[in-house]
Amino acid sequence: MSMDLNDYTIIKEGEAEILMHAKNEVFYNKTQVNNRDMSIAVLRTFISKRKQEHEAFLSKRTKPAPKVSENNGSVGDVEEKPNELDMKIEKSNGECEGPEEKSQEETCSTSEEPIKTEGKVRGELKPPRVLEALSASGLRALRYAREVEGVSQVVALDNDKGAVEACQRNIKFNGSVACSKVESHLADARVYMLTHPKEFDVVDLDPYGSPSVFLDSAVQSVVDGGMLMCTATDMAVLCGGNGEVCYSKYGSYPLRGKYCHEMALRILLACIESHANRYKRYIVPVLSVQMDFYVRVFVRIYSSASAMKNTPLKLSYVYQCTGCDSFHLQPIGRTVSKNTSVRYLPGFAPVVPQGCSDCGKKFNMGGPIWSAPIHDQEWVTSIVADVKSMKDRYPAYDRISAVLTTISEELPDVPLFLSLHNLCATLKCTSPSAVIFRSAVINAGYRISGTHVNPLGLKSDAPMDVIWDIMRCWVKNHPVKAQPADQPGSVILAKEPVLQANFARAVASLSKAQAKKVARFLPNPERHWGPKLRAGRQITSKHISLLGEEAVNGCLNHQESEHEAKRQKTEKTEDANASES
Ligand SMILES: C[S@@+](CC[C@H](N)C(=O)[O-])C[C@H]1O[C@@H](n2cnc3c(N)ncnc32)[C@H](O)[C@@H]1O
Ligand SMILES: [Zn+2]
Repeated sequence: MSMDLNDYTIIKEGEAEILMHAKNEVFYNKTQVNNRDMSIAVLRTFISKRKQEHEAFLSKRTKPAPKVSENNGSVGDVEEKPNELDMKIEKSNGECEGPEEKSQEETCSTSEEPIKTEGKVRGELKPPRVLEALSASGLRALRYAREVEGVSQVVALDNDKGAVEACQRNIKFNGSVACSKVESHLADARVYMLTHPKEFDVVDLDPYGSPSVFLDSAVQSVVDGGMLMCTATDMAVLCGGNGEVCYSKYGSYPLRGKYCHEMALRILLACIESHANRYKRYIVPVLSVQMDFYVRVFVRIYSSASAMKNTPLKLSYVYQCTGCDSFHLQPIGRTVSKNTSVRYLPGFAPVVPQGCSDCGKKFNMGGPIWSAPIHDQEWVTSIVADVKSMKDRYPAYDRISAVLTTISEELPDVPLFLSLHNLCATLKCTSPSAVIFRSAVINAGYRISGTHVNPLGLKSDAPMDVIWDIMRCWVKNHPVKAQPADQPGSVILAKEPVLQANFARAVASLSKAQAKKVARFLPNPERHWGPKLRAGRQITSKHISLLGEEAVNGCLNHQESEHEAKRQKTEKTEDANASES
């Protein structure tokens, strides 16, 4: 293959370098450095956790097996930690036997090679294999191979010939480690994943827009206890711009609340769980991030027909009041325990009356969303520690450490959040400072935290009537102008508070970020920091849902002004030609 290096520029990110053709035919988005850095951090932690789990498994196997307790996994419950008991023995045909069929003592990970010693299975942990299913230039695959210790192989796929050629060129350009670990194939990722079931310890999906068409095959390609990393950039769809499109792609209705970005994460998780369930599998989220213009989730996948029964306990519909900011979760399922047996039943409904008990207006219903925890805080702590211990190996260190630290401070068992600004907008009152509001919530006996998706968002386990009582007490000291009686704010304020709010500053009222004076939300490093189109396509008004109105208008204006400049130039030339002739 002959190539003129002058046609290329070299792009370096982390330890990988890629050759970018002057015509830029293959997709590359610099802004996704945050996404790639975050994924490298999670991959490093995955490898070390997997090793610890394996060691614990080997040492426990010599002891008597503990009893497995059923966890109903309902909202507010701490997520069941799958351990070695969840891992299955691989049958000769590659299928997993469920816990009903195998004794707990015999279980082990499918990514291990089962070796029989003295009638017992001994597992040897194989180094992890990664599938980058939608790889474009291969930058991400190359970074995994070159930067993450312990990765044995990265398979990079793309269905675009130009992308695969670029990827193969880039593998060579990155030297011997890359050549020995990374392989690139021209393939439809869906077909490849379906024909490689339970083969990869990590599957990474980073599509244009929605990952929905890849999920069914991706959940089947991950080994038991392995990880699926998945990006979705179709935020307009996931955030309620086109509710019906979201329903058709993800099986959930989005709502347009301030919490819509967190809801997007929870819709994606619910969708992955639903695909996993089709194959007697279930997910355990370890980290769920909304950054820049996309959401990205990191979930482990396990097989267990019995654990799968808990899925309805981890999903809820959301009732969002159309008049005020109140929202309520409606769990899909519940359990009833009697002695040692557990019965699985549909959730009690409805959790709300026909009209909002705060303002009297109707509810919109969204979901179902994943309402169990979206992060594993123990994982988050390990990831943060790992990132901080090798700052200079993360080009996007400032950004990812800020996001991860904010995530580590989120209340893990409180889905969605309130916006103090919205509460005040409903009542048309001045806003208490976040510290004062947090204090009132804490003094009333509830918990409150920030959220990484919105600097003004507040997560709290206080019920909506307590929140409104706090605001009623605030308004008593900060009166508002009279409003028409039928306004939601007027209806709320017409009621006397049951709770007398105490606004005295509570010790824990400062967010940890404020207390440590650390920036948690960093501005974008440059203009047009956003998603990119498919390689080789021109931006038009059709791309608003992918890129956002501002970026598209900016680009169209730019295209128009370029077009206008060209037109003027042509006219001038024509005029000049005319006057010359
Ligand atoms: C957003 S880009 C991937 C970017 C890359 N992961 C990175 O970090 O730079 C999406 C890629 O998926 C490829 N693609 C789209 N549909 C595919 C399919 N069905 N099978 C394989 N590749 C596909 C496209 O050609 C494109 O190169
Ligand atoms: Zn209401």
